[in-house]
Formats: sequence, C-alpha cells, structure tokens
Amino acid sequence: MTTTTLAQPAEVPETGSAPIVVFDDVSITFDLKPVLHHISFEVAQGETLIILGPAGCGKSVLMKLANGLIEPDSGTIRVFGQDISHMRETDRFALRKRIGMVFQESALFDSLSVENNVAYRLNEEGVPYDEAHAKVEEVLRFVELSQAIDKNPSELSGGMRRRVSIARAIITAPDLILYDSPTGGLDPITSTTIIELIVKQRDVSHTTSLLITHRLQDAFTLATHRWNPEAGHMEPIPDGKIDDSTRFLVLNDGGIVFHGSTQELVHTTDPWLREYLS
Ligand SMILES: Nc1ncnc2c1ncn2[C@@H]1O[C@H](COP(=O)(O)OP(=O)(O)OP(=O)(O)O)[C@@H](O)[C@H]1O
Repeated sequence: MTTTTLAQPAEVPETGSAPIVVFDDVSITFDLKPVLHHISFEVAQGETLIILGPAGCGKSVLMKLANGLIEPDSGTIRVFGQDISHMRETDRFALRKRIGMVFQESALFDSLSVENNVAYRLNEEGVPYDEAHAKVEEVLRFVELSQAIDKNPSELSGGMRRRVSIARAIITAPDLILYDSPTGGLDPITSTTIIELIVKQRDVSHTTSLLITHRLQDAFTLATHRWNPEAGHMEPIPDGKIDDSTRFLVLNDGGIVFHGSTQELVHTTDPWLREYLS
C-alpha cells in the first residue's frame, strides 16, 4: 500500500468527550419475534466497535437502527448527541450526511462509473465538478484504485468493488463509519487487503466506526495491527500489544453477551463465548 493521506487533519480524539453512539435500553420486534431486546451500549469518539454474533442475531438490524433507517419499538438511540430514533426525516437526513456506510454487497450503482459512484454524495450536494473530481481522485488514491476511476462496477473484482464502496463512504470525511460485513463474500487474501484499508482509515483519520464481521480472523487482525505510514502497509503492533481504540460487542439471542476490550474477550470464562470464539 502507498502512504497517501486524506486532506483532512488526522486528529487524535480527545479523551473524555461525549460518546458518538448511545443505545439506551433499545428493543425491536419483527413479526412478533423479538430481534433485539434491552440493548444498551456506547461507542466513544475514535473507537472502532466490532460487532460479532451468530447469523440472524440482529447485527445488521443494530446497524440500521444506528443509521436511523429503522426505528426501535422502545428505547433511545443517540448519535452525535441527537436522538435519531424519534427524529423528523429531514433532520435524520441531515444527520446521516455525517455518517459513511459500507454495505455488505458494496451496493454500487451499476449504471454509474466508479467516479460517479464515489462522488455520489458530493453530486447530490451540488459540489462543483472540479472540486468533486479532485476529492474523488484523492480518495481513490487512498484506497489504491486510481486506475479504476473511469470503469464501471461490473468491470471490477469483488475486492475492488469493496474499495470503491469505502471510497464512497469516506469522501465526505464522515464523523462515523458503519461497516456492515465489509469482507463478506471475499476470499481470505482479499479480505485481509480490505481489513488493511480499514486499519489505515482508522489510524489515519481516527474515525469512530461500527464494524460487523463474520470472520473472527478479521476482527483480531483489526485489534492486533496498526498502519505504518512510513512503510505504507499494515503491521502487527509490536510486543503483542493490541489497539486500544478497538472494542468488541457480541450479540446472541437478541441480547448482548459481551461488551469490552480485546483482552477481556480473549480471556473470557463465559462457556458460550469460548465455544463461539473457538
Ligand atoms: N425488515 C425486516 N422484517 C422482518 N424481519 C426482519 C427484518 N430485518 C431483519 N429481520 C429479522 O431479524 C433477524 C436479525 O436479522 P439481521 O439481518 O440483523 O441478522 P444478522 O445478525 O445481521 O445476520 P447475518 O449474520 O446472517 O447477516 C433475522 O431473523 C431477520 O430475519
């Protein structure tokens, strides 16, 4: 990977600042089936919260709640200090502009070029072409896909499509990024290149993030690696240390079975968790 950096300054998050995401006693039911019940947790500024759990346990629902795409039946969800669960759609739309979203299947517009996919939000906001184009070039450099600017999504590999999706999410320098299974469907080697990109984004911009993954390997790579800007690649954090800004939330059966640090997770004595992690 190259050492390209985005234009916005890489600010180290202040300690003690207000949490970016707060779930307070949130419950939601679909078709009489409780999917999440009494969920409470917080995500601090600059934190990467990795969300794990068996298929169908409610990870994507939790992500959609955080983005205001669906509303809880009860409880409160605050994002940037604002109650997103009971908000007018116009206000929610404005709030969502501060959130970058990377969907499970990349969710690119097949009829648009890579450039227009990546510039989508800027075009929506009426940003002049030259300015938008310069930003597209900058983020495509960051995700190492400059050569694909004029291509259509159908001409790209799965890993390249995922890079475009990340470029599109970060072009507005969001204050929060939601990654829903960013390596889903990719082979292990390509998955690691996407995780490397997420580590780079985390360590260069310190953007608060929620990340769903089905691959424990990806989760632990995130926790144990850092971006080396001089070398231009990801590397293990020396001395077996872990990234303090990365934390874990594990869901099962509609509830939280674990919320804490990497060390707490690997040293858990909970039988279900030990089995799940093995
Ligand atoms: N809009 C909806 N209408 C009805 N049921 C839904 C809806 N969205 C989600 N569900 C149900 O909620 C449960 C949790 O779904 P969710 O997609 O959040 O699971 P997940 O943990 O992300 O699963 P996976 O790991 O397979 O992606 C599932 O049983 C799903 O069928």
